[in-house]
Amino acid sequence: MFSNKLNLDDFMLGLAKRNPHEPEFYQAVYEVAQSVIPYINHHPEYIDARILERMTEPDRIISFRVCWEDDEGHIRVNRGYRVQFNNAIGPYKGGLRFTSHLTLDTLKFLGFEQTFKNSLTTLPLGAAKGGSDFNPKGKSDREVMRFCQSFMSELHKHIGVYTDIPAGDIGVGGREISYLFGQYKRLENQFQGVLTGKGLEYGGSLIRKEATGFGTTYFMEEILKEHGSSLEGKKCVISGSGNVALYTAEKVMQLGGHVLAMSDSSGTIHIPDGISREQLDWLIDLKENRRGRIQEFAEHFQCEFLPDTKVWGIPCQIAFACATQNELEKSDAQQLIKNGCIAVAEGANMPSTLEAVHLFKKNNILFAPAKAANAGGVAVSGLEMTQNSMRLSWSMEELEDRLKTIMQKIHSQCIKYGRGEGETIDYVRGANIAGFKKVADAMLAYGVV
Ligand SMILES: NC(=O)C1=CN([C@@H]2O[C@H](COP(=O)(O)OP(=O)(O)OC[C@H]3O[C@@H](n4cnc5c(N)ncnc54)[C@H](OP(=O)(O)O)[C@@H]3O)[C@@H](O)[C@H]2O)C=CC1
Ligand SMILES: O=C(O)CCC(=O)C(=O)O
Repeated sequence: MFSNKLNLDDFMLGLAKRNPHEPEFYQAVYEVAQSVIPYINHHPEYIDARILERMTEPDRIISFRVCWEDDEGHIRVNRGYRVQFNNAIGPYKGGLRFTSHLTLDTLKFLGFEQTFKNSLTTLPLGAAKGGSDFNPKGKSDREVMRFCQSFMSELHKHIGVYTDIPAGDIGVGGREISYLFGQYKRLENQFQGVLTGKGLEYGGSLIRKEATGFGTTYFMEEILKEHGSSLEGKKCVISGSGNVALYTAEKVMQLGGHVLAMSDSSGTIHIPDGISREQLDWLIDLKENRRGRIQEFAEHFQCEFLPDTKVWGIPCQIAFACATQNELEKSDAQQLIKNGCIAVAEGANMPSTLEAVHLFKKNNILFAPAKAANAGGVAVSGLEMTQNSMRLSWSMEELEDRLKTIMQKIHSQCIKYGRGEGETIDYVRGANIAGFKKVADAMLAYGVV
């Protein structure tokens, strides 16, 4: 019909015009567009149906006021969001983020990334992301409860087991999911698996908490295996000390790696011989229950604490970026490469800047992009949904097996679409094209909707 080839610069210019002042969304789309446009240009059906234009426009953006009362009796006002990005291959699915200064830009980039990630899991999951500029840090449990109840009082109108199933993300862990689920149940008078990451007593799944970090590590192990190596004996650094980072550390250690450094937003701890199991348990308790700062670890175990410093300067062979977006910049990448790092995995969403990714590629660093490497979390959320529908709970072994198999399948898809000339594998291109194809084909099948 029309079939004019897509041009990356023109496409991005149009995107920037439609979405002004949204640098993170622009960055996420650019990374995908540079991989998929050459592929799309060999498939005129995608061009004619304007699939990429449609995939970069969220289905719906919901924004609402969240009013709650703090412990001093003052009224507080926050803003809540849900960006329902794409439901071509399943109900909307993705986390909620509670952090100060949360913007729609961030949520659009996360929802867009989720579209490709959820497609890669092989499960029927659409994509969404949401959250609020409410920061649970420093708030009492009762304040967090009142906020979550107010947030859900609006959100419940827009979600449902066949519509949209939120989960946790930065600032939203087991405590927040429990308050949100309790309020949904009260408002709807229905016990449904409408959130994932629930407590085990009320519909949660074993290993959901560990899934993102475990999955990221399995994915790295697959990459290393493909290149004749393994994690055994490798020196690793992991940014962050939240949900993803802690369970990345656990699995790295189980697979024989040494975790030399971890961090939070105030600085880095350096343990030259590697964190021990006892130290990791202490850190998990500090972060999950006592909600403390990582500096307390250094004080307790008498190790080095580097204030306001990232982990990337500690010499390592493998780096796991598990904290937040754009935390690994060009200068960090240069430092990693100079110190002999051979592989980088993104446990967080878009933690590396475009310049950093470019440097990794140029220097033949094995690079595992977020949408493939951290898909284990949402995959086990998908398995939680399956268990809820069946009114059954699978065992730890069964779930770990399924998670490992999913990560292996994602790896195979990356190879299928990412193999270049010779034996090189571009995992970014592979993940983007494989994730794109399934969603695009479903959209084509629906016609113009
Ligand atoms: N939870 C999940 O299942 C999944 C999460 N992700 C992604 O993984 C990343 C981490 O999420 P999660 O572990 O759940 O979140 P958490 O809130 O549990 O932990 C976040 C960690 O990152 C640190 N951090 C946050 N901002 C910064 C910053 N600007 N500089 C340095 N460190 C920072 C936090 O430190 P501090 O406490 O000091 O702020 C904390 O240690 C996010 O990108 C998220 O979207 C991806 C897939 C699934
Ligand atoms: O488990 C989920 O639904 C979402 C996990 C998530 O937010 C992510 O993959 O970034």
